[in-house]
Amino acid sequence: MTLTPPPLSNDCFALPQGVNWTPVDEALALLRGRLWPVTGAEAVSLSEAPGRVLAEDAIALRSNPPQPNTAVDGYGFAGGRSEGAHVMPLVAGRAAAGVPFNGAVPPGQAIRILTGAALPEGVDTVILEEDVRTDGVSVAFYGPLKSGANTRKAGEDVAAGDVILPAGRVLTPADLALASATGLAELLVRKPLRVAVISTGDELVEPGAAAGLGQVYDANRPMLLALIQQFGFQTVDMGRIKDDRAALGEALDQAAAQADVILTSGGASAGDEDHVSALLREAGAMQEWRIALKPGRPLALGMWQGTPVFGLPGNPVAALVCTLVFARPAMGLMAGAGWAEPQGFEVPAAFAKRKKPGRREYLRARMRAGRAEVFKSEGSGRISGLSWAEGLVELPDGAAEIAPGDPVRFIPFASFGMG
Ligand SMILES: Nc1nc2c(c(=O)[nH]1)N[C@H]1C(S)=C(S)[C@@H](COP(=O)(O)OP(=O)(O)OC[C@H]3O[C@@H](n4cnc5c(N)ncnc54)[C@H](O)[C@@H]3O)O[C@H]1N2
Ligand code: MOO
Repeated sequence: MTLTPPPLSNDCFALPQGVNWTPVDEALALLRGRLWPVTGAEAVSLSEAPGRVLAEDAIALRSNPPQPNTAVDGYGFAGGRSEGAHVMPLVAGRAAAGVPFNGAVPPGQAIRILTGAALPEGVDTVILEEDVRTDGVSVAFYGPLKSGANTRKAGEDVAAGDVILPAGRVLTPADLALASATGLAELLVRKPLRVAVISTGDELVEPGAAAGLGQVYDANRPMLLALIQQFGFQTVDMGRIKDDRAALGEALDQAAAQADVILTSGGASAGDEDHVSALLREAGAMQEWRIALKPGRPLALGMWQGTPVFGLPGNPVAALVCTLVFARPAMGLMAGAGWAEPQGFEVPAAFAKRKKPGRREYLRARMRAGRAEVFKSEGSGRISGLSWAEGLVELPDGAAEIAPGDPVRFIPFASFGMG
């Protein structure tokens, strides 16, 4: 399989004409329809495979089990046995896992057999050793015992030629067991999606540096870089860029050369210092997505030299919500893993809230005593609330009046791929 994905189109992020506020679901459907995998493929050994995205269906080379074998330690013979006492002479020798018995077991005779051993010719049934008495010459036991008892059929788990794992699968440790058992030593996986992160703003300083009046420490970059790692992508840290169009343009050039996707934070809305949106607009491939969403209204989406840019809002809460809700499924698609729908759960609310119609809202939330609590403030700069939360409550686009005990949709952070 050769994987040379076509480039994304420059009008990737075009919005329908005349729409003022795009509902979240429409925005997601647009992204889903316009993006596709952009990463190439490489073969890796199983030890390098966990967390990688399978590039093509994996096919079993060998059946599991490869041949009929015994599931227990005991005595093997042919056919079932009726109710009552049975005595069978033992053939000399035994069958063990990896050390097969090479002869045939004649009808009416039995052989010592150990768990995992291939069934010798003339054996299709095994009696558990705990259920027999033996003097080393014969075995005695009581029936009934069904024909085939305590054995495993060849291919009862997986048959050679079966698709064991579909393309797009993010490989788990269990998948490695399956691949190995069915004869695969290497898997064709996608190259990791490379995601560049840029923080923008004159006010930002690096953690650990002295911060003067009006300055704030860069909170978004450490969060976004860690998040991208948890999503299984490769990070490209582009640092902080001042509110200077030339410097930002240069950083975007460098990011586009090194990454498949660029995440910026800050400067996404349309103010004087909102250079991300201004630059993308100048490049002619920018859309200000005014999404009917709180938090995270201004999302600047554009193409910079063929590389998609997610211009996230600067407020850390909005930056995280936009990343989880929009950037993550979009990046999953580009990484070859398909579009991930976060799994939510209907749970009773532990809070009261009245919301107007017209936009989707995400509240920082956590489950306690079976009910969803929400953070005391909805302020989009309240970073402590992100840390406090263990997920988000999603309130629908329409009006909602929520009383304690009413059902609400809780989406754990883990469902968004965040640990
Ligand atoms: N006139 C309007 N003003 C604003 C609107 C609006 O609709 N009309 N929307 C507000 C909303 S909502 C948000 S969110 C912000 C988003 O704007 P920007 O993306 O242009 O973000 P900035 O103005 O650059 O920053 C906003 C805020 O976030 C702080 N910030 C930025 N980056 C970081 C970082 N890496 N670490 C920590 N904090 C960061 C920044 O200092 C600002 O306080 O716009 C509202 N305004
Ligand atoms: O996008 Mo803003 O977060 O709603 O403050």
